[in-house]
Amino acid sequence: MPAQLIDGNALAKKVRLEIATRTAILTAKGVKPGLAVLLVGEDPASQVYVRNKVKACEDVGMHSILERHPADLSEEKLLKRIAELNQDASIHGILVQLPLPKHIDSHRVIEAIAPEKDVDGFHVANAGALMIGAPLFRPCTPYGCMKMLESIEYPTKGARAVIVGASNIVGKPMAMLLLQAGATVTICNSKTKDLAAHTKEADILVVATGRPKMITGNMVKPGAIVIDVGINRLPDGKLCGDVDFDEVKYVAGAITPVPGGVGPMTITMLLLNTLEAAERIKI
Ligand SMILES: Nc1nc(=O)c2c([nH]1)NC[C@@H]1CN(c3ccc(C(=O)N[C@@H](CCC(=O)O)C(=O)O)cc3)C=[N+]21
Repeated sequence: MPAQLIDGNALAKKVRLEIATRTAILTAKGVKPGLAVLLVGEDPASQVYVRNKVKACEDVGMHSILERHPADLSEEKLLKRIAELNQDASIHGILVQLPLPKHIDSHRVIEAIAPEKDVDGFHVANAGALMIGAPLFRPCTPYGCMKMLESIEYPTKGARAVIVGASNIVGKPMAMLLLQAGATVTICNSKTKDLAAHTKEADILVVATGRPKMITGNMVKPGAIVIDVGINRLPDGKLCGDVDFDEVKYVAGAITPVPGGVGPMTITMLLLNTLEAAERIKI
């Protein structure tokens, strides 16, 4: 395979070792980093993700609590629980698994999390801080993508970066991080005309659309770095990304796989954000 494979599992393992060391040091000083994960409803994929997050905490020596609430939990009760966790000194990070059931206003819920415990980085205060170049928490998925670029020592300054997908949780914060790293950034969305004309210009191509295998080999500049944020389950049960890996691997200079790419790094950056939240506590 000509393209270099950016192995998310291997990089995650390396970063988690550093996190485990810092966690042990902080714990010895009397602050054990703690993450609360709140899940509302029984979505099977979400069940798997939240279990993975809590297990990842245990593996690096952090405290974690996983709360499963029934799908019909009222918004009021959820807000009340968040208010309690905001006051809980053993909890430094609060993650409410998205998506939430339709009767709950997820914007209101995210805004109820204390910004200094918002380890997802989704609160408007944190989105704003990121936008002015003074982030408190970088959203985990874009942060993980930046770590992957760093791992191959890719020179982002002056590079042309194209992001496909303009969501608040991936595309927009990704653009801010790349901009801050000196890249020239284009954000494409579902209305973009002649998408391939944009993607073919990219030195760094980040794809987060939720459309399986939509980026084909002829849409990629030879030698480009391709980061695939998509995690799609195919009818046969297999996972695939938003990039047609089997084609693009012959065009790209480096590429992330799915699974084993951005996903494990997302969880790792959640751990790092939780650790940093705990390290900010004055002792
Ligand atoms: N408040 C909130 N924060 C999130 O960060 C958040 C969320 N809600 N809702 C759902 C999405 C999804 N997400 C994933 C993270 C890691 C993998 C991951 O590690 N995936 C493995 C494969 C796992 C499998 O086999 O299913 C991989 O790509 O190798 C997947 C998905 C975080 N999310």
